[in-house]
Amino acid sequence: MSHDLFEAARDAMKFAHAPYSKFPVGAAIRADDGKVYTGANIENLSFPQGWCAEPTAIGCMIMGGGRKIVEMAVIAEKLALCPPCGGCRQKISEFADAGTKIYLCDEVGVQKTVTIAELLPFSFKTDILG
Ligand SMILES: O=c1ccn([C@H]2C[C@H](O)[C@@H](CO)O2)c(=O)[nH]1
Ligand SMILES: [Zn+2]
Repeated sequence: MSHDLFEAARDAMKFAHAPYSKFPVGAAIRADDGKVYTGANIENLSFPQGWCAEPTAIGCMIMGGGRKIVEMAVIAEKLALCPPCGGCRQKISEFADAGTKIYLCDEVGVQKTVTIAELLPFSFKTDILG
């Protein structure tokens, strides 16, 4: 992965609205149109109504004209890595191929690389509907 995706995720994290968890997260997608789309988590006082950084980035990608995730970086401000949660894995899967790489980052850089198939094996895919 080129450094720019890590930096884009780290920059996006600054836009997080996470006053409740105090766990800012940033995500960056390189899409099939060659552009980089970013997102941060956006929480809400009505706790279930907030959402993760990954769907913010996916929404930006779709509205910007991208259709497929080529690669993706995710970073959390705290020291721990932030593997996408279950719901995010399903959302990413909709726009990814099995081998699409997800880079789990910390403040220093990429610490672990996984594919979406590793994160979400035996998944419910769009082609199931025929
Ligand atoms: O994959 C994940 C998991 C969690 N969060 C956010 C949701 C919430 O705002 C905060 C703490 O769970 O982290 C993400 O953005 N992405
Ligand atoms: Zn999530």
